[in-house]
Amino acid sequence: MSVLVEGLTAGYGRSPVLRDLDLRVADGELLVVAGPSGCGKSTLLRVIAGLLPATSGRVLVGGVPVRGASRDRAVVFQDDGLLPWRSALKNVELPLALQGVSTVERRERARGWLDRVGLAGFERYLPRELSGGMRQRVQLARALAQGPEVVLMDEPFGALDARTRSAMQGLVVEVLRETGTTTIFVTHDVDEAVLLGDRVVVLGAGEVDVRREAILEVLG
Ligand SMILES: Nc1ncnc2c1ncn2[C@@H]1O[C@H](COP(=O)(O)OP(=O)(O)OP(=O)(O)O)[C@@H](O)[C@H]1O
Repeated sequence: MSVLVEGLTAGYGRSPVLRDLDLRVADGELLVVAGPSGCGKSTLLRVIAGLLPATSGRVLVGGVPVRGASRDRAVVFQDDGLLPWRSALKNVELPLALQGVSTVERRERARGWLDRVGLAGFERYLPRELSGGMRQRVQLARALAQGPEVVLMDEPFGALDARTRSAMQGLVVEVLRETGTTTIFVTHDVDEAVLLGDRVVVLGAGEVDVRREAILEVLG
């Protein structure tokens, strides 16, 4: 599904964080949003997720205005947000249960996604028994198991070591491309932005095509 942001102004108090922002993400595209700390990257994701209302302007997902959170948009945050008392499998199953998917089907889907992210055999582990990278993989499996049209990722690998991070980046590109999911990925890591993005938008500095070397100038 495409994501269209039109004249978006949003923030928390009287002075907006985002002002009159326009952005278009094509169906199946992986757009990276970069920019310095505090420029509003997370705020943008929250509005698209439907967790924060726009002050003015609008966001259309698949042509339909966003009015709140919805299962067609899954969010993956840096802090993993898993429920500590539920096993990996039960964490992945939870949104499916909330959707009313039958026990048998949701178990099968959750197992399939855990397998897909390389966690076969860890279904019964609790989050605290898993490494940071593994917890992020559970979170990714949970997001994708819902079959979202759009995945919103907010510095999901920020807390991981370089090797785990690089493995996760490979996994994300592979899985998201394969499923044709539209993805908006927030990072302030230049390498990550160039590696992952079909396009990179630098908030506050306009849009840059990653195939042009200009990206490094703008971000550096
Ligand atoms: N819940 C909140 N209440 C009030 N102000 C907030 C809230 N969340 C963020 N802000 C403010 O909004 C501005 C943008 O924050 P946001 O988290 O969107 O930036 P960011 O680009 O994602 O930064 P970072 O790269 O550091 O995560 C900041 O000045 C921040 O202090």
